[in-house]
Amino acid sequence: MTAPTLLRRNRRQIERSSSRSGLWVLAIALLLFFQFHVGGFITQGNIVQILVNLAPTLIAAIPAARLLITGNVDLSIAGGYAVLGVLCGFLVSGTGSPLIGLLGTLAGGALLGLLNGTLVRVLQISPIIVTLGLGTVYTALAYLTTNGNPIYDFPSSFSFIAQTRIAGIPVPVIVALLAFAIGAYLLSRTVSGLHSYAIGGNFQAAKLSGVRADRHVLLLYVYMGISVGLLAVVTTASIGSASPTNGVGFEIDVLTAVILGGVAFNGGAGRWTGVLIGVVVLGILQAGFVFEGLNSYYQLLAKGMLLLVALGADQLVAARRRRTKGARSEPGPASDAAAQEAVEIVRRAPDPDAGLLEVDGLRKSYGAVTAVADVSFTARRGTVTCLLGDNGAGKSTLIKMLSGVHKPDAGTIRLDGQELHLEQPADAHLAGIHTVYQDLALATNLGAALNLVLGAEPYQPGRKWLGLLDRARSEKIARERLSSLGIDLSDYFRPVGELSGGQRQCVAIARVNVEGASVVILDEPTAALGVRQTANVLRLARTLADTGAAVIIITHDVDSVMEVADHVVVLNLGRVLFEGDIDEVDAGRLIHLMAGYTGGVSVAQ
Ligand SMILES: Nc1ncnc2c1ncn2[C@@H]1O[C@H](COP(=O)(O)OP(=O)(O)OP(=O)(O)O)[C@@H](O)[C@H]1O
Repeated sequence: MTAPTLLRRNRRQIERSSSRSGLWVLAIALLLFFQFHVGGFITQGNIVQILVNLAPTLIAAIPAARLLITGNVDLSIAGGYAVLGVLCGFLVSGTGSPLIGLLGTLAGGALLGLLNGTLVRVLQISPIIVTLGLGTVYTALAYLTTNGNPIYDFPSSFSFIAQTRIAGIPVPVIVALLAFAIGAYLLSRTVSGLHSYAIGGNFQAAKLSGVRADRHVLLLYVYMGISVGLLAVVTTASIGSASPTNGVGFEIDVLTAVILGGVAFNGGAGRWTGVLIGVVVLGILQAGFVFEGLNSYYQLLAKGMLLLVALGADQLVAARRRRTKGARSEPGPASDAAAQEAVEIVRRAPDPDAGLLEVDGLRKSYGAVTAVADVSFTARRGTVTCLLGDNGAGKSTLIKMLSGVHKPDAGTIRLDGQELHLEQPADAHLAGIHTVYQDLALATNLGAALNLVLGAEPYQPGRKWLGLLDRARSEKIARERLSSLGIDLSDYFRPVGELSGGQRQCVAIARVNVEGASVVILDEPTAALGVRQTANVLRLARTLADTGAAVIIITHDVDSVMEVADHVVVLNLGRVLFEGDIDEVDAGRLIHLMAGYTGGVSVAQ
């Protein structure tokens, strides 16, 4: 790694850690404040008590953070806490077995999680509404099954476990720290953690990359449910009773800690270290209020205000990120792709023996609207074919048929002489047809390295069973793939949302694995790009064609067509108005053709 790269990366790491170090400073300041204001706050006994009080929040924090990172939320955790606590109470007092209580409650938690996740994904409405409704149902169930009375009569072994200490640390704290550590490991080191970030960054891009996004979110709700089951058992054993009032307002504690720790409410960002310090700050505040002898209503008020402050800070960070993204749409640093000198595009003479994509008589209607009436054209391997047309000409519908998103009503698609039956996008992928959609291509919160391996991530050698992502190999793969296309980025882990538009488009195109790509379709790749960025993207399209793919570019931009195209197809009202080689037209004629005006040009039949 070069010195400037190292410096840049270090700088960003420092920037990231400094925002967390602010919270650590706040935690120490709070400790000192309560120590000097009331006295006796920093004692071993009090610290252990703070940890015991924090145990439920610690257990719930990472699963809650992961849901937020994917752009979801679970507001049913207080209701789940109540009903699962009651379930645990019934099981332990009914059977006399703490083990049955534990296993039964965890299973109950998994079921609640499954219900939450299924309704969120199936109903496709806001997870806030779904989980708020379900949480109310769970709370009601806890009251209905107990008539509002606590359950007490547990065997002594149950409470004994909770009161046992190992090396001076109570068992509930050890359980909570273990649960947190496992969650942090899964989030930060594994492929599964990467998928959470990718889903939060761009759900569609993650899905198109092969991440099973719906299943992932469903499993995260189950993980959340099991964690709530675990904390319900821990609390019931610690308190020695199960009551439907347990956990009132608990979701506010968890969300406050997690958002305070820097997890973005809108998804895509957050780290376990931030979550940990968020939980610690909340724990110190709660204990401090008790020490100060403040009325519990003030505690409630303070917690609510803290949540508002955390949310406000989150929105400020999000707004800053948006502004930075806007500002960085300008050309990037000198060593990056968009700033590389635009190289003149050299067209090679088409190879008459190269394979062909042949589209013949394609037709597609949406109800009464015929989007593609009758389209036939050819795109030769090793060449760039530009597909032009005014708004509503049928370009998107045509590429959706070529990508397996829509099934044609009539017509055939042949590749190298073989007819293709594309029922779904996976069929097009298998046939070697890759489409780069303008807005759906990248998870902007991840770096180029992780975007390029998404869906086919390398695992650390011999550690696949642990799910460990091999970041170094991801970077190597990305570096090789991008450099084979003539792109050199200074930092492969810099979120692509921070790259310039041209760089982003280059990374999106590089997601297409050149080996095995027979047809590459680029949907408006130069829309909203500057002159030099456009030149680089076009150069990339030419490089792809030189590897032997048939490149099809959908565009409105006549200048780009004149610069890069070997072959041109103009669509108008769902029909081919013109098909021919680039030397048969000039820019003026293309503009006329796009407007549907054929004056003097040979028109395809
Ligand atoms: N899902 C749909 N349901 C109904 N009509 C549709 C649908 N998708 C497209 N159409 C109609 O089909 C026609 C062709 O649309 P299409 O999006 O394919 O054109 P386009 O050339 O890609 O346009 P643009 O450049 O504006 O994206 C339009 O009249 C459009 O309104």
